[in-house]
Parts: sequence; structure tokens; C-alpha cells
Amino acid sequence: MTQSEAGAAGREALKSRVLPQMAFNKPKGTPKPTQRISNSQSGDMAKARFQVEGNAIVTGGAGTLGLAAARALLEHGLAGLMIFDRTLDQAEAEIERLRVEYPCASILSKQVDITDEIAVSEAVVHTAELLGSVDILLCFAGVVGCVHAVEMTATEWRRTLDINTTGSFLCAQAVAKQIILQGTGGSIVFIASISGHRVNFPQPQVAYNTSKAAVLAMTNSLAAEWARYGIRVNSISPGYMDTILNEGDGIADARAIWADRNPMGRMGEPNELTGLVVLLASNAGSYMTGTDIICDGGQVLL
Ligand SMILES: NC(=O)c1ccc[n+]([C@@H]2O[C@H](COP(=O)([O-])OP(=O)(O)OC[C@H]3O[C@@H](n4cnc5c(N)ncnc54)[C@H](O)[C@@H]3O)[C@@H](O)[C@H]2O)c1
Ligand SMILES: OC[C@@H](O)C(O)[C@H](O)CO
Repeated sequence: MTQSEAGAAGREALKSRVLPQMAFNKPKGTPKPTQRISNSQSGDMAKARFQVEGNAIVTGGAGTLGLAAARALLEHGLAGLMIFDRTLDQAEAEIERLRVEYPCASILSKQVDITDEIAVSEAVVHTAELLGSVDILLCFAGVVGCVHAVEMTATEWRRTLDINTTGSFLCAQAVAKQIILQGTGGSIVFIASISGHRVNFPQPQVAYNTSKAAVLAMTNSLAAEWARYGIRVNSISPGYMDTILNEGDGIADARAIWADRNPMGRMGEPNELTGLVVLLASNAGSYMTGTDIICDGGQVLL
């Protein structure tokens, strides 16, 4: 079969995946979590609340924050992991290390550009076939660019919104379709930013800030639309984290300014987001949807 025939066959298969009738009346109520915890019960029950069940897709999983989050899900019991990233090369060694550390989990990776609607759709279906289900989506894939607004080209503007906002939407849409077909419910976590809440200083990045503010609005909208399917949709807004994203041209001076304007006096470490990821992906977050959690050492305060 040629590549284009395979693509056409894939598209036909996707079309035949008929979703249940979409009804826009008020839902009757989503299922409550199966277990309740009383104070008298042991710590094991509390631990069980933070157990991560099922399989997850992590976009941008070859990047610093995505990889740290993927590892945290595995630490908390994730059965299957699929990493989507447009470039996997630099992360191959880390992904192999995860396979050694978590031999009971299925750990897969796939080169996917999240702005490609068909590729995303097919990759999600393929992941469900390989792992048995898709239950969790973490949308870490993203880009940042520091460009003065008056110098911004339409191409640069569109690229940032295309990846950070539209790409995140396409992944969420494809995963939601899969979860609705499964009838299992699930959890979607977007990565917004403090840049979606306030203007950054000193770097000019209007496209990035706009793309992340849109992610916050998307979180609310999808949470309201998909609660009836048991799909929770939340976001995390990191402040300045010490990753390669913040090592681009002209950023060195900015890093010192960010730390100086931070009440805790420093940037965040990648692992300092992972507790939130586990909270939102596990049953511990079972009554949380449409929420954004800021994790920034108090940056937004100053
Ligand atoms: N680092 C920070 O300070 C910070 C703060 C707030 C929000 N965030 C957000 O967190 C996320 C992860 O950031 P990071 O610091 O780990 O950066 P990173 O550059 O290490 O990771 C981003 C990953 O996204 C991937 N990616 C980019 N475009 C893609 C596309 N079209 N398709 C598939 N994959 C694509 C990259 O290849 C990379 O692996 C981003 O969305 C970023 O905006 C980061
Ligand atoms: O606001 C913090 C981040 O979104 C991001 O790392 C920064 O704005 C990049 O310049």
C-alpha cells in the first residue's frame, strides 16, 4: 500500500468512527468517584486517590516539562505512555531510560506535528489501538518567540497561535472523540502560562501571550462542553521555569530580571510542576474541571 493510499484508508476509518448523538440539553449528572475516603481510613486510600490509571498521551513529551510530567505519571502508576513530539531525537535516550525504569509500562513515542489535523487524528486512534485506550492527555507542545509587535510578521504570529492554541485544540478534540467512544471519561490538561494572565517583562511576546490566554478560554469552554462525557479539562499556568525554552537569544538578561521580580527569587525547576499534573490526571482531581492553577513562585504578585 502506498503512503497516500494508507492516508486515505486512515481517513475513511476515522470517518466511520461514529460518535454518539451530540445532545446539548443539560446533562443529568456525571458519575461520582467510586471510593470515598474517611479520616479513619488508612494512608493507602489517600495514596490511591493520586494513583494515575490508564494510558496517557503527552504532547511535547520530548521537551523538558513534558518529559518530567510523563515520568511523574509513570511514578504514579500509569500503564501506557505515548509521547508525541515533532522532534524526538534528543529525547530518545531519556525515553529509553524510562523503559528501563518502568518495565511494566508500555512506553511509546511518535513523531507528530500537532498542527497537522489528520496526523493528530490518526496518531490518537493508533495510540488507542496500541495501548487499548486513551484516558489522559497532557498538552505540553509549545513554542515561544520574542518579537516586537511592530516587527511581527503575519507568518510569525500565525505560527505561534497555530502550535500553542490550535495544535492543543486539535489534540484535545481527537482525544475527546476517543474517550467519548470508549465511554470511560478521562482528563485533559493544557499548559497555559502566566503569560496568558499578564504581560511579561521585559521580553516582547504578544503572540505567545495571546496564544496562552486563548488556552485559558479553551479550558473553560471545553470543560463545560465535555463534562457530560466524564472528561475533565483543566490547565496549569507555569511561571518562568528553568528549561531550554528560556535559553533563546537575548533571554540571558531577562532571566536575571525574572528572578529579581519573583518573591521566591528564582525560576522554577521542571519537577515543581509535576505534583499538579498528577493531581489533575488522577482521581484526586475528580471534582476539578475548568480550572487553571498558577505555579510561578508568586511572579504574578509583583
Ligand atoms: N519553560 C517555561 O518557563 C514555561 C512557562 C510557561 C509555560 N510553558 C509552556 O510549557 C510547555 C513546555 O515548555 P518547555 O519549557 O518544556 O519547552 P521545550 O521547548 O523543552 O518543550 C516544548 C516541546 O514542544 C515540542 N513542539 C513544538 N512545536 C511542536 C509541534 N508543532 N508539534 C509537536 N511538538 C512540538 C518541541 O519539539 C519541544 O519538545 C510549552 O507549551 C510552554 O509554552 C513553559
Ligand atoms: O511566562 C513564562 C513563560 O510562559 C515563558 O517561559 C516565557 O514567557 C518565555 O519568554
